[in-house]
Amino acid sequence: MMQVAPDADRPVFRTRGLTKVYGGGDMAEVRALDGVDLDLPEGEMVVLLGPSGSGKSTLLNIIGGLDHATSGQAWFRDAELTAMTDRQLTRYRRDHVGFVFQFYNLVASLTARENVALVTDVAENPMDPDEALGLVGLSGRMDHFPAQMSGGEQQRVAIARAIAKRPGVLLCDEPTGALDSKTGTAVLAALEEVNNRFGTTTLVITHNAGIRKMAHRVIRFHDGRVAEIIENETRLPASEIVW
Ligand SMILES: Nc1ncnc2c1ncn2[C@@H]1O[C@H](COP(=O)(O)OP(=O)(O)OP(=O)(O)O)[C@@H](O)[C@H]1O
Repeated sequence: MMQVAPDADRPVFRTRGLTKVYGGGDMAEVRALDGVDLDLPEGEMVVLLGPSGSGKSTLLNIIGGLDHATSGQAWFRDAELTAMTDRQLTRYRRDHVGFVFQFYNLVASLTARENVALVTDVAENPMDPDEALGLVGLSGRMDHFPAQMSGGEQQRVAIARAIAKRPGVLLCDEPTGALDSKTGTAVLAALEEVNNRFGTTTLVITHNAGIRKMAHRVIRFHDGRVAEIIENETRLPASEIVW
């Protein structure tokens, strides 16, 4: 299988002084992000670690076009996200971003295939839902309803749905947060497969520190700042990750 190598010279995301402040006035001010400078190369698997409240989700939401910064700048490739209107951000999300959250948000009355088709029906150059489900190892579950699947299988349907529109980036907030190590491994294998096959830049927020071993790059947050960045010289395959 051909793998797409990360391209260190072309950041997919770049932030400068990115800051998000909540509250103020009568409320206590929270600096959820406090001047974050980051360059994330195209094609990498990136793991974001850090204590609860350190700003991981806030960063993901801003670079995913779900939230606005208070100050500073963020770019997706050449496009400045922090200069976009809500309408432009909606379009950016639709065209370029796949999201995976801790809870799968599948439609209970639709089969796995139909859940994925909800997205492929409106995307510009989508995969066939069967292909997307095959990539996450669910060829045998396409006609199952969410209630007939395990948590790990439901999360893999959510990943198939996120990747079926062939997004440039896949942003995952605690994708294994509700899963045990065994079912979580299959979810990680699905993310690894997508990253290897398509070179889709993949950001994974997690509290499971073992997951760091499958990353190209590990970013540790503390108090709204980047505390540490580690580039892994060797990576473990998803099948060997345990927590
Ligand atoms: N809508 C909001 N209003 C006020 N404060 C908020 C809001 N969203 C987040 N915060 C605060 O911003 C800080 C950063 O939150 P964030 O969710 O980014 O952290 P996190 O690292 O993702 O945490 P966790 O690991 O618990 O998900 C926290 O102190 C949080 O309480």
